[in-house]
Amino acid sequence: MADAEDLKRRAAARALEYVTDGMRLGLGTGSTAKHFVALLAERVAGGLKVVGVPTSEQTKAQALSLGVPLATLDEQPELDLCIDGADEIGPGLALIKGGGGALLREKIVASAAREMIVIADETKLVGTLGVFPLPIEIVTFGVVATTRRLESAIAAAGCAGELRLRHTKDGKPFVTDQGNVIVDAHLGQIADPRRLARAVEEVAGVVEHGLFLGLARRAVLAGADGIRVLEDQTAA
Ligand SMILES: O=C[C@H](O)[C@H](O)[C@H](O)COP(=O)(O)O
Repeated sequence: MADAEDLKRRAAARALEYVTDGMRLGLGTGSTAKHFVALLAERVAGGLKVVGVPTSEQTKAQALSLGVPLATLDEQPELDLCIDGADEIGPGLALIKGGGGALLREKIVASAAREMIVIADETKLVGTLGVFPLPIEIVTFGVVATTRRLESAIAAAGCAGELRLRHTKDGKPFVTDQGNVIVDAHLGQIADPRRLARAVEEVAGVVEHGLFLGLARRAVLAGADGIRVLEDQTAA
């Protein structure tokens, strides 16, 4: 039976079929996106001409080490395709992202792309979002006050749960590539993702959250029985 890494690699390989010569690509972050970048590098070595815009310092380092040509988003502000992983994929291809802390740059890059394809093993597909804690990126000024305001806003949006500041393994607050911190909202379920997104966005100090709504057009999911491609034509 295929292990999880093998399934992630298969989803990444299938998504590579959507990449054509000359494309400007958003390169996602995380263990699944890492497989995609590695497979893309093989194609680049074979002559494929693309330019990638990485969504994190981690992906940038990997792509550079493998010889994938890169640009900044300022150099390439319009992208053809963004390929990235997700922590949960819900109805309408609504996503929770940011388990690896890269949600802010990921959302900016995905928004700059004409199309986003999410790649994952099929365990990421859920009926209702929210078992995976929702990452919320906030500025370092006033973390306690912002977290309290977030608790109230989240409750008013019909969700309940505990908010925890994310820490690294050595006990320090996790700092994002943009110098912010992340609060993980352990909600269990998110009945109305749009309502929650609006409520979170209204809290001062919030930079971005990990709900990606209306962004992904396709999900390439790998499971023991093969690959499934889900499509949502309503995505931007
Ligand atoms: O910040 C991290 C990203 O949103 C990842 O795309 C997400 O956490 C999925 O990562 P993985 O492919 O490792 O499960």
